[in-house]
Parts: sequence; C-alpha cells; structure tokens
Amino acid sequence: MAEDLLKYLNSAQTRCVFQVASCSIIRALIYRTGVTHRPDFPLQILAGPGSGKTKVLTSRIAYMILHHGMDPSSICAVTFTNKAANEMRARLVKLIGKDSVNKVKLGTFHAICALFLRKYGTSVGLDGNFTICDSDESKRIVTKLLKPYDDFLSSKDIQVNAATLCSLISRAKSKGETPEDVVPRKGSRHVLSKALSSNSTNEEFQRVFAEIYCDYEKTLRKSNSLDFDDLLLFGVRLFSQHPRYAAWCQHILVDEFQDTNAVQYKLMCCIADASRCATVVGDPDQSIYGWRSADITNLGKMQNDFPNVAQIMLEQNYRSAGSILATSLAIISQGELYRHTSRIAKTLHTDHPLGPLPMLRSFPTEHDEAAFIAWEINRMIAQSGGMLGFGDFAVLLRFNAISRTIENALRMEGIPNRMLGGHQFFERAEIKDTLAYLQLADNPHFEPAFSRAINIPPRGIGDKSLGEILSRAQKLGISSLTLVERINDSIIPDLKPSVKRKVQSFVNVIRSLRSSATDGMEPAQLIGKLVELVGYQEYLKKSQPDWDTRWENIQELINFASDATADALNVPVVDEDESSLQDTPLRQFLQASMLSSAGDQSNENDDEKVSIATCHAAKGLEWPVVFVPAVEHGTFPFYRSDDIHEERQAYPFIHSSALTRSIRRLLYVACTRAQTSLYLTHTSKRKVAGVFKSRDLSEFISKICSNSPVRYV
Ligand SMILES: Nc1ncnc2c1ncn2[C@@H]1O[C@H](COP(=O)(O)OP(=O)(O)OP(=O)(O)O)[C@@H](O)[C@H]1O
Repeated sequence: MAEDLLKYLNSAQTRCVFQVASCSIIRALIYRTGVTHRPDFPLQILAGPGSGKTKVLTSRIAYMILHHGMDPSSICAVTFTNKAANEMRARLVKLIGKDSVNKVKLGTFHAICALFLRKYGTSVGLDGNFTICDSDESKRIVTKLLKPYDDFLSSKDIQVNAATLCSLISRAKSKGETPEDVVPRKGSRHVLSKALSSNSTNEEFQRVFAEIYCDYEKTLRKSNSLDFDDLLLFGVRLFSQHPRYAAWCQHILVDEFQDTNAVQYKLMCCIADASRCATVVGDPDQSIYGWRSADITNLGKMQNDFPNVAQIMLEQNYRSAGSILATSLAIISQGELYRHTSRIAKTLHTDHPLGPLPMLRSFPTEHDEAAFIAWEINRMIAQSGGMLGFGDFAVLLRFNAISRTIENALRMEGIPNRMLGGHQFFERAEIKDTLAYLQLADNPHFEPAFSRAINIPPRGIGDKSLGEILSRAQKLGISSLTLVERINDSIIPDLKPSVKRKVQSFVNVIRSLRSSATDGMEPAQLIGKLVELVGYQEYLKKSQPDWDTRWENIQELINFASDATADALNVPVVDEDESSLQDTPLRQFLQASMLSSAGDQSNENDDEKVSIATCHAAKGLEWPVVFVPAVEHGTFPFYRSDDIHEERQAYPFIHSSALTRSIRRLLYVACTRAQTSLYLTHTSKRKVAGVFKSRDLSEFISKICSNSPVRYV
C-alpha cells in the first residue's frame, strides 16, 4: 500500500500536478506575506514588471488600517507621479473608504514636502508663500546668469548651454551638494571632468559652474521660490532638524523605490525616523532614471539603516504572454554587461500561455517602418473582429524625435493617436501667462512671473524699460513688482522714459487679485476675474491664430482649479503656538499646478486612440499590443551624437557603460508593457540631421536572436 502511494507520488503526472498546486500556494503565500508582514517591521518587496506591485502596496496599507487598527493619518504613501498617486488613491477608496483615504498622507515626495514646508517652512527659513519654480523658469534664470560668461567660455573653447547647466545643478542638488561643494579643489575630480579633456579647462569651467550655481541659488531665495530639487532638500532639512514634524508617521511606504535618489532616500529615512518602519516596492531592473541620479544602491543602504528589514520577491507576472516575458528576460539578463554590477537575481514567470512570439522586423527606411506599424494596426483591428480598438495599441519610442514619421504614417492611414505626456498642459503659454499673474498676487518677489506678466497683454514696456525696472529694483533691494507699485503710487520717481502710465493697469490687476485672494476667493473664480480684467480672450483673438484652442485651455485650467483645492492633503498640526502658516486656496491651487506632471491630464476619448509615448513615459502602463521601433545601434543603446539634442541634455556627462545599462533597462521596460503582442522593428538606414546613416540591429536584440525568443521576419 505504502509502496503504491510512493509510486503514485513519484509518477511524472502527479508530480507535475503537485508542483503546480504547491507553486500557486507558495505564490499566494508570498503575496499574502507582502501584505500582512508586521507593520512595525520594515520590508523590501522586490518584484518584476507586471507582478502587481501597486496591488500589494495598497493591500498592505488597507491591512494595516483594517486589521492592525493603525490610524490612517499615521501612514505615508509615496509614489513617483501624481498619476500613480491617483491610481493608488482610487484603489484604496474601494478598500477602506474615502474618509480614511483622505487621512493617509499619499502623494509624491515633492507634494508631501511642499505641504509641510507651506505650514512649517519658517522653521527652515522659508516664507509660507514661496513659489515653486518649474524647470522652464529655472532655465530662464540660468540663461541670464550664463550670459556674462559667454566671452570667457568661448575664449576657452568651452561650449555649454543653460539646459546642461540646469541638469548639472539638479544633479548636484540630488546628491546634496551645495555650490561650495562643487568649487574645484586642486586635483579633485568632479562630474565635469568626464566631459572636458584638459584639466585646467575643467577647473575653469567648474569654477564658472560653481559661480552660476551659487547665483542661481541666490536668485531663487530672493524670489522667495524653490525649484523641484529644493523642495526635497528643504524637506530633508525640515524633518531632520525638527523631527517632531514627522512624529506622526508610523509607517512610510514607497513605490518605485529603484528610482529614488540620495536625497529622496534621506527624506524617507527622516520621515521614518520615529518608527523605523518602511515598506519599499521596486524592481532594480526597471531603474531608468540614472541620469536623474537615481541610486539603485539605496536598496542595500536600507538594509543597513533599517534593522530587521525583510525581503520578499514577487515572481509571477500577471501582464504578459509567456513569449513576451521570455524575450524581455533575455534582454535584461544578458550577462556580460552586468559583470561589474550587482544585479539582483530575480526570476519571473507567468501562468499565461506562450502566445505569439514577439516579432522582429527589418525595413529599408524609417518611412517603411512607420507605414508597416500603421498598416499592422489596421490589419489587427480588422482581424480581431472588434476585439481590439485603437486604444489597445502603443508605439514606444526611445526619444521624442522619432515620433514625427510615425505620427505622419498613422495620420495617413486615418488612425487616431495621442502623444502621452507630449503636450504638457502646464507648459502652454496661455497657462503660464495666467499662472504668472496668480503667482505674483501670491508672492510679489517671484521675478520670473513679473517678467512674464508685465507685458501680457502688451503694455508697451520694451526690453530696455524692463531691464531698467529690474536693475533699479535690485539697487533698492525691493522686488520689481514693489518698484512699479511705488512708481504707480508716486512714492518713488518715475523712470525715463516714463513707465508710470503703462504699469497702471498692471498694478491695478495685481492689487485686485491680491485682495480677492486674501479674502479667500476660490482659484477658479480668481482665474475668471483675471482673464476679464486683462481682456485675455481679446488678447488671444488678436495675437493667436489658434486662439479658440487656447481659450479652451483656460477653461480647462478653471476646471483643474476647482478640483485641485478639493484634493488637498491634511497636514497635521504639530505646534499650534508656533508660527505655523495658513494655506490659502490660491496657494493650494498654484502648488497643485506646479507639481502636476506630464501625462496627468487625459481627455475623455483618449482611450480610443493609439498611444505614442517615450519608453520613460510608458513606465507603469500596459497595452495589449506594443510596437518598439528603431531597435538599432544608435538608439538602443544611444551614444552621444550631434543630432539628438534633447538626449544630450538628458544625459550630460554620464558614463557610457552606465548609460548602456540604463538604456537596456529602458528597452526591458518597453517590452514588458505588452500584454499579448510585441513588435520590435528596425531599419537599415535612418535619417540623422537630414542625412541617411546606415544602421545595425541593436546588440540588445542581436545577442538574444540565436536563442530565438523572437520571430525574425
Ligand atoms: N494578483 C493578481 N491576479 C491577477 N491579476 C493581477 C494581480 N495583480 C496584478 N494583476 C494585474 O496584472 C497587471 C500588472 O499589475 P501592476 O500594473 O500592478 O504591476 P506592476 O508590478 O506595478 O507592474 P510594472 O512594474 O511593470 O508597472 C495589471 O493588469 C493588474 O490588474
């Protein structure tokens, strides 16, 4: 009898059934452990793409509240984008209800810092009405600061632009380096040394960089404003110097932990200081923000900084067909390029069938490639008998510059499409104009807003007069707005030529907005009042051929304004007697606008369009069918070349092997967005700066072709 049982258990068929059953039990247990792991212990959940990381994180929050009775307001949940925060909020509402969710401190690192700095910023030397300076304004400031160095830099044959300097400043800040830290010391090697050959040139350039960085900081402080990196740095300062402001936090949970930089990691530690409890979820293989100083080693650091941290791996992919997963894993796990890195070995499997093999197609030119993509989308939709719609397709690009040919081809085939994160709502001129007035009404010191608003609509103040206003204000140690207000009120003499009459309407508008904002007028009404006062619609009609679209955007901003204040997070009252600051609805709205990221806005019928996105913007998303064009050397990986301007700015001075690894991960992220079908395409010739250049298949793919998880057509 016993022998029979043993035989039975050993039979191949039974073993297989038993293994499958035990595997899914183990998986369920692992998932459960991720959720139920004691909330007073730290936890790292490492998981591959499509393994349901967000689900575990939200379930864990719900479990802490419902099972352990934790106060929702003692939980902090951090995501990388507002979109991800909204997604998490929506899922949590279903589990614990809206009232509890509203108490959880849920948002991006930037949003959480901004909220606390608004209320307690005086403790770290800030005024509560600071303005958040976006990257466009930072670039304008740096452009101005760079100007006096033009002759010097060209005499040394050093070419550098404001965008590169902004990247370098941001890089320094994300590592916590101050302007003093970047001053060259004898024999020191700095980030710039990788970019410049001669040592003395390097030192001279680095000195210029340090000076510009220093002046940039001064300009921001004088304008009572913080850039995005400052929000994090001042946040660290606030929570580390005044731990009581973080004492409410019993547990912090961080999504996409692989993309945290040094400052964000420090912030997490400061917020978790009282409880030493943090749960992080991440996938080191999806770390794609190396150029923004994301630091994969934070996983290791956490093991030292958080005693008894446990590590759980989630290894089932719920998203993709088996063959897509196999191809993606082959791309990421090619050994040789990882020789000098410690890639954390993870396995990933799926219960989904193998499905069609990913298709690799080669074309003579990019036009043929784009035409194929358009043709194939139409063919698949027709063949699916209505199962697939345009919204089920995505074309994921290495960089935006490739999109033009694809967009053209889709248009010619009548395929509706949208660029994900491409039209950045808050970067549109009409939106910036409106915000500039409101920023000035809230913070009279914010110079970038003054320079923008003073002449919109045109008031006849030329560059010379504007320069005169700025320099006179500087001499008097007051803001430009205060100067023109004083001229308007005849407190100080007019300029020559006179500006008094020209600035009168501007001063009146600002004063009227300021007084309404102080009386608590809702931002949506403030915008209505502003456009009325300045005659903005008439101005658009006169100056812009597409004025109606722009006017619709203003209406959209009004909609956004009504929602933004309703969504504001509660900041706990720590010291009633201390000078904690009161937020105004205008301030809440301005903050929400400045922190709103690309892709946060979506239109109603976007679901019926083919998505075109960069691989970066596709992070966290999924589609049934994904096309990845230009899988070629020169794109995957990309090395510095003169044609791709935006990429040179994105990757200043990054080491090429680090870049290669980062781009391999980017291709991995792109491929793992696909649920049922994946197409990789490449061309043998591609136009670069107007000239055809021959192209080879990407080494990331050519090296895996022999094991053939792809169908090469
Ligand atoms: N336990 C589960 N059972 C079935 N489907 C699941 C489960 N968890 C997640 N999914 C589904 O799998 C897909 C991927 O989930 P999700 O986007 O949360 O994964 P992720 O780990 O955050 O992925 P990525 O890191 O690639 O963005 C989604 O369609 C989700 O609905």
